[in-house]
Amino acid sequence: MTLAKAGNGKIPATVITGFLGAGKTTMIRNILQNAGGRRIALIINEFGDLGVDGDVLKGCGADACSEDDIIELTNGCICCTVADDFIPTMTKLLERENRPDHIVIETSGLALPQPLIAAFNWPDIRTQVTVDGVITVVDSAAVAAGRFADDHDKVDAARVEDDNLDHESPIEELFEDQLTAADLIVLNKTDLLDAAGLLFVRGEVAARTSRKPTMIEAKHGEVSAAILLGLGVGTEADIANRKSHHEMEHEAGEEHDHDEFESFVVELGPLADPVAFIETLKTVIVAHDILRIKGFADVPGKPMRLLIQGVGARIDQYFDRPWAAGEVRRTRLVVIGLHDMDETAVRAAIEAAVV
Ligand SMILES: Nc1nc2c(ncn2[C@@H]2O[C@H](COP(=O)(O)OP(=O)(O)OP(=O)(O)O)[C@@H](O)[C@H]2O)c(=O)[nH]1
Repeated sequence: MTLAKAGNGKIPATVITGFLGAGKTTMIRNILQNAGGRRIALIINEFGDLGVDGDVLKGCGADACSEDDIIELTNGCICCTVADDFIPTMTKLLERENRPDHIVIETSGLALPQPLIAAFNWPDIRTQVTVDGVITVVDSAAVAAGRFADDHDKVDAARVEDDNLDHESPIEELFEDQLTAADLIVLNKTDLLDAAGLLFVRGEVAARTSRKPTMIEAKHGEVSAAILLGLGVGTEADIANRKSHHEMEHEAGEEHDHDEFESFVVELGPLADPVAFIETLKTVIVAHDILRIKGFADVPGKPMRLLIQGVGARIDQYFDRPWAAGEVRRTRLVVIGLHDMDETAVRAAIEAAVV
C-alpha cells in the first residue's frame, strides 16, 4: 500500500490554481523535490502557445516525477477543454500499468477551477480518482498593489459604453472564482511584503470569498508536501457550494469563454545584452498593461538558456539549463494581456528592445 492510495482506494488528485504568475509552477517544483516517496503524475495546463511551465518542471529532474509523468494540455484553458482534453488524458493515465500514487494538476492562471473539479464527478473518473484538495496560490504582492481591485473605474466606464458587459473586471472575477474554489489558500511572495502589507492581504483575500478556507503564508512556494498533499477533502462532492460568478450569472448554461484575454508568441533574435533588453521590456509591460511575459532566450556565448519570467512589471531572469545537443537556440516569449492589448504595437516595442 502506498502513502497516497490508502483509504478508499481512489487516487488523490490535487488541483493547484491561482492567477497568472502567482507561483504555481514554483510551488509544484518544491512538491516534486520533497514528495516523500510518492510517485506523482503532473498535468499542466497553460494559456498561450509556449509550454514554459512544463519545460521548467521537466528541467528540474526530480525523482518523484519523470518526464513521462508530465503531461501538458495546451489546447486552451482546462476549464473549456474538460471533455476533449482533460477526461481523455485522465482516462489514459488511469489505464497505465504503473499508476501514480498522486496526481497534481496545475491549471492555467486564467482557468476557472469549477468545471475541472466537476469533471471528477464523471462516471469513469469518480470511481477511480478523488480531488484531494484545491489549492489556490495568491501573489500577495500583487494583491497588496491592488492588481485585483484597482480597475473599477475602467470597468464601469466600459459598461456604460457596452450594455452587454455583465462582468466586473475579468481579472477581479477570476481571482474571486479561484479563491472560492479553494480548500487551502497559499499566500505566496510574502518576501515582497512587510507585516502591515501582509495583514492587508489577509483581509482582502478573506473578503473575496464567502467560504473560509485555511490560509498559509509562503515564500517561493516553499510549503511542505506533507501539508499540500493528503488534505483528503473530496472536493468534487462540494462543488455546489463553490459556484463561480459565471455559473451564478448563467445558470441556464451559457458557455464560459476567455474572450477577455489575449496571448501571442514573439520570436526574437539572440539577446546580446539581456540586461538592457529586460530594462526596456519593463517599460513595455507598463506602457501596455501586460499581465504576463515568459519564455526562454538565446544569449550568445552562453551555454545555458535564459529563462525570462515577467509578472506585471516585475521580471526575474536566470539561466535554467544548458541548451541540449542539437537543440535550436531560440528566443521566444509568450505575452498575455487583456483582449484590448495592441498586439502590433507590443510586438514592435519588444522587437525594438533587442539591441
Ligand atoms: N519574489 C518572489 N518571487 C516568486 C515567488 N514565487 C514565485 N516567484 C516568481 O514569480 C514568477 C512566476 O512564478 P511561477 O511559479 O511561474 O508562477 P505561475 O503561477 O506558475 O505562473 P503561470 O503559470 O504563468 O500562471 C517566477 O519568476 C518566480 O520565480 C515568491 O514567493 N517570491
